[in-house]
Amino acid sequence: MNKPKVLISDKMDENAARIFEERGCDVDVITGESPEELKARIGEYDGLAIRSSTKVTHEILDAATNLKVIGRAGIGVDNVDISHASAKGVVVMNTPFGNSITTAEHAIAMIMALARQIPQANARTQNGEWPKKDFMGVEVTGKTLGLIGAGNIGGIVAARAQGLRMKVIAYDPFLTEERAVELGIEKVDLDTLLTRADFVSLHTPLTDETRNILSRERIENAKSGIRIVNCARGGLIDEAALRDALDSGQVAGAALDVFASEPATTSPLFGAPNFICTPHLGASTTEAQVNVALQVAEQMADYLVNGGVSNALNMPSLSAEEAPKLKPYMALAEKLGSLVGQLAHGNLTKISIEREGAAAELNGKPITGAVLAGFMRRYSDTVNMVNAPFLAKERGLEVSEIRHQREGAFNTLIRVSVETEQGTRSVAGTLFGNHAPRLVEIFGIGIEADLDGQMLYVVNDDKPGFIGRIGSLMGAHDINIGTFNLGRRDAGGEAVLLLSLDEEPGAAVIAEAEGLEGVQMVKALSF
Ligand SMILES: NC(=O)c1ccc[n+]([C@@H]2O[C@H](COP(=O)([O-])OP(=O)(O)OC[C@H]3O[C@@H](n4cnc5c(N)ncnc54)[C@H](O)[C@@H]3O)[C@@H](O)[C@H]2O)c1
Ligand SMILES: O=C(O)[C@H](O)COP(=O)(O)O
Repeated sequence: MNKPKVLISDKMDENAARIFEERGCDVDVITGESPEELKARIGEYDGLAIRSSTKVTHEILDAATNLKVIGRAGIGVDNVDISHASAKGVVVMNTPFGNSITTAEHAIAMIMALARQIPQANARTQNGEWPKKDFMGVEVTGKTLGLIGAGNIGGIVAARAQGLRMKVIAYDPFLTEERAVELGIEKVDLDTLLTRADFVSLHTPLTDETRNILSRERIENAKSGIRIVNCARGGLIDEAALRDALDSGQVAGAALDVFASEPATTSPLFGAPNFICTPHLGASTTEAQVNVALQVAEQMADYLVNGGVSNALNMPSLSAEEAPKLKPYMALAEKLGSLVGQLAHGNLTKISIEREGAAAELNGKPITGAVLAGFMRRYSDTVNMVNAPFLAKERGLEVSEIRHQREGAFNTLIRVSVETEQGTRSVAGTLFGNHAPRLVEIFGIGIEADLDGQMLYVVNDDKPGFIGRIGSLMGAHDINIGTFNLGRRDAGGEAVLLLSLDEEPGAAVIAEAEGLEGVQMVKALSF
């Protein structure tokens, strides 16, 4: 088997390349390329490891014909078109905690630098001015810090600020009262926060709700002399309005690590005496970069080599320990989904996935994903476990998952049912020896078959002589039969036949089979 190939396209700690190699991937480190260069190259790779510089756009994803996973060595993924990645079946993962402490420390450093104007004083002192009388700072002790966003980084900033004896309040619609109590912070609405805070620090992602959250109006109505820190994302603040407020003194100082447009080589804020900034350095410490590089490489290699999924934003988690155990179940689930998708007619709007026995004890999400991947192949041949749930949703397919505690005739079983115009149609399968997927029921008829390669499904009257007739037909067309599996509803009633064939039966063979005495239907299947 070829080794998975990974491209590291942003500057990353060298541990990332080492881990990829140790875990069985080939890795290229090519940073600083233009979007055109990346587009020309990306088709070769199974994995793409990035930070915030590489923009993984719709166009790049369309060119990424082999790509299976994008790993963000860091937190923010606003530089990745996640919805298109999902549609293309590419997993997007990040490292949600590796640089949180570092970034929180940067926010605290910004607060202190603002309070004492350290960068400005430093620049003028080194300029030989000794400007002692020009710098009068403020203490942070006893001041109120307002956090906009109190997740991982906001929570760490809160604890550090409390150590500096600041009072911390927060606006975060998703912050529970319990978590606020745990953090020792007061939960308030945004207007209250802006009228009470002496310092504001932003720690939200950039979303439709948070874009411009510090708008001109909010900045104008905030407490006079407020100081603003943004180490989260550019785009959270109206930069032109902030400049006006810095000039008027409404805002006493602002410290930005991130800008609406990066790299920010120009900005309306540049040159304001009470403005300081850093070039998106929030995560730039040795410790954080080692953390995120190691973590992203481990996660991506786990996925590419073993199928383990962690910290994915568009797929349920599957630990590296679970992955080998789930692998045969996912193979079974995909085959059952594919079988039902190939056999059921019409517009199908409901699918249910039942697990019983040992299968009921497993992580069900990957199994559902695999059933949907198999099933959705009736609509698209580029479907996989990542995009199948999205495509299913897009088509309005209602998916239900049922776990049965009971154990039936098989110690582990997955059943997939769809609602058709003719009623519910279901197929079920088990694992033989805990690893070999085997079909055990088709539309209510017990049968035992491997679902593999080219197959022929025949529904016929259970009458003597039929097996000979179908065997002769295949022989006449020089098609070798690999396996021959039979089942029937009851003696003399409806019977099913599943043949595995060494080659695909063409339309003429199917038509002839349909013409055989006693045949109700014939369908070529492929797995
Ligand atoms: N400057 C840097 O180098 C750097 C480094 C790391 C992270 N970041 C950025 O920092 C931000 C926060 O990271 P995190 O790890 O704390 O993320 P997180 O997901 O743990 O926390 C984000 C918080 O924002 C809250 N939130 C969401 N929508 C909100 C809204 N409309 N109003 C108020 N709060 C809202 C969420 O409830 C959550 O608690 C991210 O944007 C991340 O990309 C920047
Ligand atoms: O979201 C993040 O993790 C930070 O913005 C860090 O970005 P960087 O990896 O480009 O420094």
